[in-house]
Amino acid sequence: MILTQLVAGSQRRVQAVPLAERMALEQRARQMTAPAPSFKRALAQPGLTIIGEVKRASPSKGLIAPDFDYLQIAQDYQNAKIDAISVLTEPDYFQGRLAYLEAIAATVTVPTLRKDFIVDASQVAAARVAGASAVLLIVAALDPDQLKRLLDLTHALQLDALVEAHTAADIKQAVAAGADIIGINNRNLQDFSVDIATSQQLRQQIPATCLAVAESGIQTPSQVHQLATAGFDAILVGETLMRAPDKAAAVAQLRAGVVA
Ligand SMILES: O=P(O)(O)OC[C@@H](O)[C@@H](O)c1c[nH]c2ccccc12
Repeated sequence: MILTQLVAGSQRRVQAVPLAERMALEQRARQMTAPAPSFKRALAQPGLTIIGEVKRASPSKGLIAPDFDYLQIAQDYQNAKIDAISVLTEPDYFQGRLAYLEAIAATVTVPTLRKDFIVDASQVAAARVAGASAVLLIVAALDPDQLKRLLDLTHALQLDALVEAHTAADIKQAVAAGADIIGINNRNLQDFSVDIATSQQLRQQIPATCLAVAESGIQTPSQVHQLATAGFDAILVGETLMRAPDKAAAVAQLRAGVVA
């Protein structure tokens, strides 16, 4: 399964860095006092909020943006009044880089999310040092202990975590670990098929104390309308916005779905 490969790649990259260096990075992150802009507060604003994603390629779609001016894209998202920006940092399948996130966080004022397959404390620390406001933690990629430890570290470093679930059992595990922002990924990790109904079906499993985010495959105003009606606080949109030549028009079109 693809997730297994992605997690293995992440583990390899982590192990390639000497332990002393990883510990030093965590130390550095712990010493940072100035908080990054709040991801959670940005998502909690009234109405359905939008996270735009900066993604060059993906395992299911291949190369999405051959002409990948990531700083311009992030700036366009911000000008389009997007609420937060997700930046892929996984290098092998998504052609991401931590350096993209670092440059984007230094350029925009909206909060940023590190989108990667996080399996180790040093990856959370690196996100903090790079200026991110939040990290993605995928329930299916972690055992319950790991999830709890990484989530605790995330909060200790003054970061938020978007905890990604695919099933009702994942949501239970996320809540048990202390998650306060839960994302439901509409993309099936075994076969890459996307079904927006996944979000709608699982929405009620997320407790009212958590923010709920619908992720993947969101293209049309009518889908946005369905997700807003289902009670989501935010949506995460990648490909649709990456392929749109006019980001402001594309964001406005999605927003039109909220009230439609
Ligand atoms: O491009 P889309 O279909 O709008 O999807 C965005 C985002 O949800 C997707 O990139 C994603 C969701 N969960 C992930 C985990 C890792 C990497 C990527 C993802």
